[in-house]
Amino acid sequence: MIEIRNVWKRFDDNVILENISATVKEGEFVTLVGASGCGKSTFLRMLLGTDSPSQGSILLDGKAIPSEPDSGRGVVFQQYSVFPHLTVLENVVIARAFERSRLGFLWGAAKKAAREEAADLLNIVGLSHMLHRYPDELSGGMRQRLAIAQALILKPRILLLDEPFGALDPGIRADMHELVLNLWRKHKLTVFMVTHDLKEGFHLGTRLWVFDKLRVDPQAPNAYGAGITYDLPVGACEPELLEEIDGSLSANKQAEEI
Ligand SMILES: Nc1ncnc2c1ncn2[C@@H]1O[C@H](COP(=O)(O)OP(=O)(O)OP(=O)(O)O)[C@@H](O)[C@H]1O
Repeated sequence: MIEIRNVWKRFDDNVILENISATVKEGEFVTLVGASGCGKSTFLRMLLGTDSPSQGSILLDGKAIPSEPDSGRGVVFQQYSVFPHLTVLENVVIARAFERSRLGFLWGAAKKAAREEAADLLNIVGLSHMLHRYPDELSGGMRQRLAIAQALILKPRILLLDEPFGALDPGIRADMHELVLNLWRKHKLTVFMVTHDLKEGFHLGTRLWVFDKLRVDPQAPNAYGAGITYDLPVGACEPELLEEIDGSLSANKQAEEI
């Protein structure tokens, strides 16, 4: 479904990602971990189409990924993408409205259908009792559920999650994990999810990618970018390997903090 062929990403002289190749099949749940700043979000933006590789290509069903985001690829960021002046229901309806018309308006039967569909989705994500509330009346977890409903109303095949639960309390996170796993199964989504939490990556994914630099030149820290240093089918790896990865991620973090 998705083929990543020798992808490089540079910003001026700064090499961020180098020579990434991978194939992802429909229905896989890929979790991405790696040190802060190593290029995980940049990679997601290339899948979304808002950024493009400096070299190499990303193919979706054999064709270059469209250079504009489209409804086939839904995205949820850690910062919520909700409109504060619209109710919960209107926030989901407008996601559909913007897809249909650039002005974000729907009329008549189309509006009624979108409202019904939005209410159904909000029920699925557990917000049916909040339809007419405003985002600032919601908790962090509820706002994240709303952002997920906004992405899902476009019926994406691919869901891109950029640290969607980083700001949530552990209990709420566990609920969100259940929700995402249920949605993934029900809608047969292909998911790419960035997380800082290796355990979360292992719990949710069917496949885990570790982004890290393959080579480092202390004299020229920007000369080399990150690649996928581990590509693991989840469930099939030894606990020692998990510890080794965790150790290398913490070492990178400490090196950055010095
Ligand atoms: N538009 C841009 N122009 C120049 N540099 C950029 C741009 N976008 C990202 N970068 C740089 O690319 C590098 C990778 O950034 P990115 O946000 O992809 O990393 P990340 O792995 O997602 O980090 P984090 O885990 O902290 O979110 C950073 O050094 C960042 O400063």
